[in-house]
Amino acid sequence: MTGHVVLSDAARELFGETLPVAQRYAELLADVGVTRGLIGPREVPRLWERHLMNCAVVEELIPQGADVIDIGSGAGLPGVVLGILRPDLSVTLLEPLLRRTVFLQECVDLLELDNVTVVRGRAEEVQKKLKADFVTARAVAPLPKLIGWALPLLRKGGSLLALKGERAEAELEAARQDLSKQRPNTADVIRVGSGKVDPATTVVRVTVTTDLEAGSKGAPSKSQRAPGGRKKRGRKR
Ligand SMILES: C[S@@+](CC[C@H](N)C(=O)[O-])C[C@H]1O[C@@H](n2cnc3c(N)ncnc32)[C@H](O)[C@@H]1O
Repeated sequence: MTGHVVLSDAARELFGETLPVAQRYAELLADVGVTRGLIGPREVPRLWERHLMNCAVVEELIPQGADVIDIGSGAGLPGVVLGILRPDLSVTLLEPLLRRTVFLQECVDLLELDNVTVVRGRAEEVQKKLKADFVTARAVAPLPKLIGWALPLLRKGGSLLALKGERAEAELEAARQDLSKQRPNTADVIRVGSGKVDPATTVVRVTVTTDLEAGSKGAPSKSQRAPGGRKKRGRKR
């Protein structure tokens, strides 16, 4: 459990009134998240700094009311954190592995995240069914592969936000050729959360500048939701 963790002022400030929900999520990660092998036991002491806060600061790149698809959510990073912190967002957690979608759905239910939907699937297989303003991904795939998965999921003006390490600039340069074969786009590397997390979170942002193909739609259908998945409603507090 994370009961012994003394939270930093930065964590309190970052999560504000959503802190109790974030604390409950951290407890779930440290408890069943570890026993079910979704997160390593060595991550428990650094859950806040390295995982929750590192993901939370990405919210400053996402405007009010946006739809977000989190590719390869795993145990919910960054998707669950964004859903907790930003009830205005509509977040879809996209994850192929059943064991993980079961855990994600339990988190959504226990934390009462009515703005978060769990979808079991692979990014490359949902391109005709899901569309969003933002796609997030952390520790999922090398940039060229991620670009190929994410860009077809984005509406015009939407962005892939790929949380990357210190080599982000080099990764982006190496992926320029792959980017040139995709829908027209602009790409840059930005660091977010300076003064809140150390080091700041490095994000490769790729923004598409053309329209969607015809026939795509926003929200997942009922059949795409994980077992027990609920429709979006106003967030209960
Ligand atoms: C290393 S984990 C990272 C999980 C989480 N994003 C994090 O930062 O802790 C990678 C996740 O990507 C998922 N994944 C792998 N291939 C995928 C695909 N094609 N589409 C969607 N998710 C995928 C895996 O099942 C796994 O849960």
